[in-house]
Amino acid sequence: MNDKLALPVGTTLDRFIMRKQEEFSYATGELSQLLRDIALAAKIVNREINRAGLLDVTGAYGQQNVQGEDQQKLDVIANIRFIRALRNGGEVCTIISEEEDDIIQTGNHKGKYIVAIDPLDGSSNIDVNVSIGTIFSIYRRVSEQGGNGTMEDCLQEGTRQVGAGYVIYGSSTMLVYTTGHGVNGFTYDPSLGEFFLSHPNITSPKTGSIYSINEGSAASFPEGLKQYVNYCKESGYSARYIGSLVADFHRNLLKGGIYIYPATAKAPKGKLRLMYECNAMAFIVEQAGGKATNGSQRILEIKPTELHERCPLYIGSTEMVDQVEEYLKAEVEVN
Ligand SMILES: O=P(O)(O)OC[C@H]1O[C@](O)(COP(=O)(O)O)[C@@H](O)[C@@H]1O
Repeated sequence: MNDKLALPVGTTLDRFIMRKQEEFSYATGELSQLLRDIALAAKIVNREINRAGLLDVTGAYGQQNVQGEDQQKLDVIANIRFIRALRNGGEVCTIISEEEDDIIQTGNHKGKYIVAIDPLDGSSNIDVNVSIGTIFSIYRRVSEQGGNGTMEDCLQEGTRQVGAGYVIYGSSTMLVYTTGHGVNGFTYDPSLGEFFLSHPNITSPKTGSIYSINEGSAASFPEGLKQYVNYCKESGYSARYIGSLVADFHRNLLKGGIYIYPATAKAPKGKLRLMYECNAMAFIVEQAGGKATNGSQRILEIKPTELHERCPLYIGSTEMVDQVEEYLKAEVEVN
């Protein structure tokens, strides 16, 4: 899925967005502006994260989100920053956020786009200086412009995404995104306040030797998955699990590997949310030549019914996802 115009490493994000837009005669610039708005909010959130220990913005916020999870102060700050940037940008009519029970109407009735966002992914790692991230999906509204976005606008299948990406706040801060024409990564230079193209046309190795799964829940893994994890161990694969989806996904995307968050006794439908975690990563991995399923069905073809619905996630190098699916299928056939 290579693009027409290969821009050199070091190209600013702004110039990259502009040049890519020129490739599409029908482009109106709104999606480009939306991507810039997300990049701006990411710079602000990056600054807050880097200074978190100095600003007393670590620790719990004292409230729970709709998932019943204790919100961290930085969860709330990131949520406010991204919603503000998307509202002020004017391109987005409605937002779905992990930190908000209901959909957020921005008042931008002319806005063509819906954004589903996990403002801060990897909450358990926020206070311990381990890589965390932001995940976003972009959809075009299906309802007429001129009013608020509807639930029908929000509950679209992942195949209808027009853009998706993540920001990883790690040893360096990167923005990785796709608009359906390949995947590109940009590294943030805080001294210049700019994102620069550092990883053009990211492609996921067809296979790898890294598996990422929280084996703490192994007792309640599906039998087929237990056997696959044993196969990984017998094959001398490396177990790598940071506990931040963005960070585990990013490593495996570049090096080859598989990330799995299955259905478990603690999370019978899996833990990760379809609308603002799984769909975005599935779009990116497929654009990079990888694969994403819930163990049997393509993530992007799952028809959402709820804003915060969860689903199991098997994502990464195609041959590894194919293989674990074989193990899961074999288990079903035996039973
Ligand atoms: O601690 P567990 O159960 O392994 O879950 C870790 C997973 O949950 C998440 O933290 C879920 O995301 P949030 O932090 O946004 O709620 C993923 O980033 C991560 O991969």
